[in-house]
Amino acid sequence: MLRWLTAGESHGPELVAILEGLPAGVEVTTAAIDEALRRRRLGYGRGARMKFEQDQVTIVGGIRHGRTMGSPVAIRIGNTEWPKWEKVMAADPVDPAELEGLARNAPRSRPRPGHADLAGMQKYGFDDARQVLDRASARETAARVALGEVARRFLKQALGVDIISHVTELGGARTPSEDLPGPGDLGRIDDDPVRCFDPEGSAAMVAVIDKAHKDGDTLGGVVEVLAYGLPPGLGSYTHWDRRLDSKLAAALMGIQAIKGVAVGDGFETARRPGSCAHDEIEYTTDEGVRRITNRAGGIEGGMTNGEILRVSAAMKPISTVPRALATIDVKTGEPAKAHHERSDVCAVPAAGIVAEAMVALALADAAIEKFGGDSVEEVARNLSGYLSSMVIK
Ligand SMILES: Cc1cc2nc3c(=O)[nH]c(=O)nc-3n(C[C@H](O)[C@H](O)[C@H](O)COP(=O)(O)O)c2cc1C
Ligand SMILES: C=C(O[C@@H]1CC(C(=O)O)=C[C@@H](OP(=O)(O)O)[C@H]1O)C(=O)O
Repeated sequence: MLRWLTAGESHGPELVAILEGLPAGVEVTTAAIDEALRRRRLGYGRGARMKFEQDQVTIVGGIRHGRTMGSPVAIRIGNTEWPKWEKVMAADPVDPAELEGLARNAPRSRPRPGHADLAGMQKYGFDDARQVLDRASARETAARVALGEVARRFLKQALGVDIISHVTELGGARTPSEDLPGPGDLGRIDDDPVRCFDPEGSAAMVAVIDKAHKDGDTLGGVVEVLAYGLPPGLGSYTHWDRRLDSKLAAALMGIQAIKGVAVGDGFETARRPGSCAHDEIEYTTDEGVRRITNRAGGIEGGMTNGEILRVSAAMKPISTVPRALATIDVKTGEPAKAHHERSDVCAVPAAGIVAEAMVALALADAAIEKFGGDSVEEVARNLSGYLSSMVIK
């Protein structure tokens, strides 16, 4: 079993991430995690904070001389903005005189519709949304991307799996093309301002972001994650919580602002007759057993079926809308405009990187469950034994 945990606030000193249960021998360095975090900061439409804040990575456990040791991997990601927040977010009590007049410390009493502010204040009994938003914030996704990079490397080194993502829809603008990008296209996708594989779709997406920015509005969209090279048989139909589709859906829905997950063609499949909804099976001497189409997105019966894994996540528009939405001031109960200082217009391209990380963690867990093994070599050996002993292949 692979377990992962994150801690830390958006404006705290650092985020902390732990990954437990990973085999020994996965090659991973601070530079590799830095690069993964750099990718998460990409994307046209992100706010000012992405420009001035840096992620400071320190690996504090589980890796020696560039290889995992089988012990828990622990990673710290320092917030370079911490000096500005040292008093406001201090763990220990602060003399009230030192907080006096600090604008950052002013209680946030005008909760933003769509953010965690109001429900969080009600649930935990806070009168200041700062206590909620600092943890609800998607700053936390930096910690998941760091762990996801370790999981991704395990999948590549032990199973030869590649995971990529791309933006298929943004603010209603869609990619006109049905072509799937392959692992070799990731550099090109990352170089695109909105991480769209199709230049025409990308131009339309950039235009809707520009318009939303001008209108004081925000946008959502859809990202697709693809995993290449998975063997059949990860996950199981035998019980609901062993199904891989259920685990992938939970992993993706657990990302801030994700409101829908589709496996393969998802809701579109529900609109088709059965004769056009499934993937017919054939045998070729070159490839063995295969599906003629991949509408199921590589999962049948909660198990991988050997085709490309294809899952999508739909992100709602950012809730900190510059043209602020109606709310109340919880101090008085009077109508007010929701709090707004700065925010992303759109973070769909970044959400794709987070989605890759969550898919990598869920798949690494499923692979460890299926193949066991305490080292990368042992997992690879177990995989090879499984593949060579399969009766139908
Ligand atoms: C990468 C990323 C960046 C985000 N940036 C912002 C932001 O700048 N402002 C904002 O209000 N919400 C942002 N969000 C969304 C909020 O974190 C999210 O809406 C909030 O935590 C409430 O959770 P919910 O939308 O799942 O209900 C972002 C989400 C992601 C995944
Ligand atoms: C800091 C990150 O994203 C933040 C996610 C976020 C939110 O409400 O989710 C709100 C914004 O923070 P702030 O309100 O301080 O400007 C984003 O910048 C990050 O992704 O590293």
